[in-house]
Amino acid sequence: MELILKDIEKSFGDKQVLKKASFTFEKGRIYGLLGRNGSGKTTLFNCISEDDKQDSGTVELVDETGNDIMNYSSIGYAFAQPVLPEFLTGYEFLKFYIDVNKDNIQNLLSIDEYFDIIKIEKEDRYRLIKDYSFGMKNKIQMVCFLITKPPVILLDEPLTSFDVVVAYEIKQLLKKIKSDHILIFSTHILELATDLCDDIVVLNNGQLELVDEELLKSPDFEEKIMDILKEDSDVSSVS
Ligand SMILES: Nc1ncnc2c1ncn2[C@@H]1O[C@H](COP(=O)(O)OP(=O)(O)OP(=O)(O)O)[C@@H](O)[C@H]1O
Repeated sequence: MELILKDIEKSFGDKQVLKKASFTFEKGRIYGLLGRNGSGKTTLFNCISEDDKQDSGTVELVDETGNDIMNYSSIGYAFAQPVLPEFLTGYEFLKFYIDVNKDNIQNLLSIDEYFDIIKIEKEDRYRLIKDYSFGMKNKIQMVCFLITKPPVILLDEPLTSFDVVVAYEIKQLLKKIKSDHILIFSTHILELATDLCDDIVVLNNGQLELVDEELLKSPDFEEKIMDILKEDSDVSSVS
């Protein structure tokens, strides 16, 4: 399975954010998407998830036989700011989520088993989501992917709100599920990208570029990435 982006263009007014961005993401790999503030990472995710429509270019999800298998449930998108019904308890929300997606779930576990996986304590499961910490809300977003298992998972700066223990747990979880998914996450934390990802893709001047594997291993990797990102003339005045 591959997610194939071809010549994606997106502008807001006269600001051209994506300029024929093309890339092929493969199943079984975790991709770290690096780019400066305002380089267009969220815009790219919105085009992939169809939350926003690109001006031109195509997004295809193709299976092993080359058929486009993209449908409404292909993309799971975890927002940097979790969007959840705050008036429900965590337990009620998961029950609701399972209910509305029941035709699309394989190997369903019990709600408590899902809570166990994301390590939300028993007493917190029946509290209102509005009283959850930011990290707990993020965990609830993550568990939705474990339930419906969308083939493509987009994570917009996912681990920044987690404490070190939770970040470690979520990293292990992502590694465990990666063989069945295409995982792409945007981050500003270089260490996280190198630690967790199989590939690093840079969004620079509106285009996507794979960072050479040799460069990832090189001792002056950090410095070289900085050089690449500093070249982004579109955002150099932003950050
Ligand atoms: N709905 C919109 N209307 C107008 N401009 C927008 C809109 N959405 C994004 N932009 C502009 O597009 C550019 C890219 O924004 P985007 O949020 O995609 O960047 P980003 O790489 O995710 O940034 P950050 O790392 O700061 O989260 C920015 O200049 C932003 O102001």
